Amino acid sequence: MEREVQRVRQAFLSGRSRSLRFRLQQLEALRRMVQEREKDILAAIAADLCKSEFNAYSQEVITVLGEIDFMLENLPEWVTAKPVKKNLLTMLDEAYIQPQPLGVVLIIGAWNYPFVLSIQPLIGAIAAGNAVIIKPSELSENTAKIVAKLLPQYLDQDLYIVINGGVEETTELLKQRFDHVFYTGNTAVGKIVMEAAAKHLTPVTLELGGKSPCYIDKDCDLDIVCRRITWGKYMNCGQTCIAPDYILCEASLQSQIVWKIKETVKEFYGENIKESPDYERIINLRHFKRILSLLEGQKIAFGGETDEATRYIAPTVLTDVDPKTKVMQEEIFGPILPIVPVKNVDEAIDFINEREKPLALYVFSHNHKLIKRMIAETSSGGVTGNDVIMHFTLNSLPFGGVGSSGMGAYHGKHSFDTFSHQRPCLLKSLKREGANKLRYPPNSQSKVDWGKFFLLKRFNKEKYGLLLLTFLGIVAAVLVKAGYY
Ligand SMILES: NC(=O)c1ccc[n+]([C@@H]2O[C@H](COP(=O)([O-])OP(=O)(O)OC[C@H]3O[C@@H](n4cnc5c(N)ncnc54)[C@H](O)[C@@H]3O)[C@@H](O)[C@H]2O)c1
Ligand SMILES: CCCCCCC=O
Repeated sequence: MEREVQRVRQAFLSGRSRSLRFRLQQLEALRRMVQEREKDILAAIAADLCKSEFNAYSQEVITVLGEIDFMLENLPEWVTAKPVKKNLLTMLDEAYIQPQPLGVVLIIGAWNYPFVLSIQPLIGAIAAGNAVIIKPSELSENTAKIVAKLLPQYLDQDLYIVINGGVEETTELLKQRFDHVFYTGNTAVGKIVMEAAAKHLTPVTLELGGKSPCYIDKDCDLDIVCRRITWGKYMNCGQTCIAPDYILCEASLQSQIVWKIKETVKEFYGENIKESPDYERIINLRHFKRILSLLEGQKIAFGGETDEATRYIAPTVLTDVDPKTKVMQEEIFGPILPIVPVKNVDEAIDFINEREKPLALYVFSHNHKLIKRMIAETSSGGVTGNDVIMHFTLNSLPFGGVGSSGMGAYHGKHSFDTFSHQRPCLLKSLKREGANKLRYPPNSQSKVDWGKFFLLKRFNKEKYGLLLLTFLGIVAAVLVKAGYY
């Protein structure tokens, strides 16, 4: 492992990942890989999650292609140094921010969207000029294998490598020194990753999970609300980090919501859900059993059918759920939707604030003020009002968690920033030493006063009076002439 990381570091130190031309070439090669090997990629995702090609394409491949296009279009502008404002002391100098690569980045992917969750961060890391080691999730082993097979056929083989393996290999990998670790997965492992990174003072981005609430106000169109929730909840069989985890609403709405979600499930997946190409399966037996255990003692309003042999769990809704029960204590990450009745929006806000900060928050209402209030009085990684999931798809929005749902963010320019160091640069001349004398010892009250003037734009009127005003006038005239104002 150590040798592998060393090899990647040597490649980074060669400097070839840094030029804009090289980054664009690699991103174009990655796009070619996705386009030319689309069938292999879709087949691998299908084998891991029992997902149709249409679903795999629209949930994973489109996002990757969109992200690459966005980078190719904007990278030339992002990599250029950005001049910054100057003060009186530096007005004749050059001051700018130069984004630079961090070095060797470790990306640890998760299994639930196994392609996009490894490749989208890779795109950001390449765009920012880094070398990358990807560790895909071992639970989605087909996608892990295809990524390891295809990447070296299209990308620089020393700068971007894939290491496959489970906990043992990841643990070994995490002992190495990286310049950034980007982890997607559960919160418990997030702590392990952060602890390992801390030993080298390596910064981390943690894309974690949590219980994302969904508040439904009584002032809304329940047909539309339930269709949108059904789509976001049962997509990928509930195994989506930002799936609505549970519903909060007034008790009187419960039966209508149940009925409308039931009807929508029929509309989406047909009478025989097991036969629907659009309905996925649970990733493995451990997760299947974990999800089943969440049903114990619950009132199942509809759904609840399971088949262990195929790891099938039907779209399920639970009503009158007691917040103290197990289903409300952990992230569900499966097709079970509890409804927890609350008296009103105040109680919903308290309910959310009494718990860990979620990755996403959803609120449905015709009342725009109520939506804004929810946003103002709660905290979550991201929010979509009157819909679910969709904030993930807009790459001008940073995607990430807060508190126990994660730290840092990515997508689009936010990925570029995550994998870059914003290096502040101030270039002075070796001339004009006169002005510098002000900061050299021995110090004095008059030097402090000049310091105040230059840096705080404050001056002692009584003491310097006319002299200072005259000087200010001259400085202002020079600045205007030099085009600074
Ligand atoms: N915020 C996001 O973008 C996002 C996306 C997907 C999933 N998630 C969250 O991830 C969770 C589901 O994923 P998961 O954790 O089951 O995925 P997982 O089991 O695939 O684990 C994620 C990664 O962690 C590694 N790993 C597991 N145990 C480890 C250990 N002990 N030490 C070091 N590395 C270890 C795995 O090899 C894998 O690469 C959910 O909580 C979900 O909400 C978040
Ligand atoms: C539409 C794709 C959603 C991907 C969400 C990633 C987290 O699980």
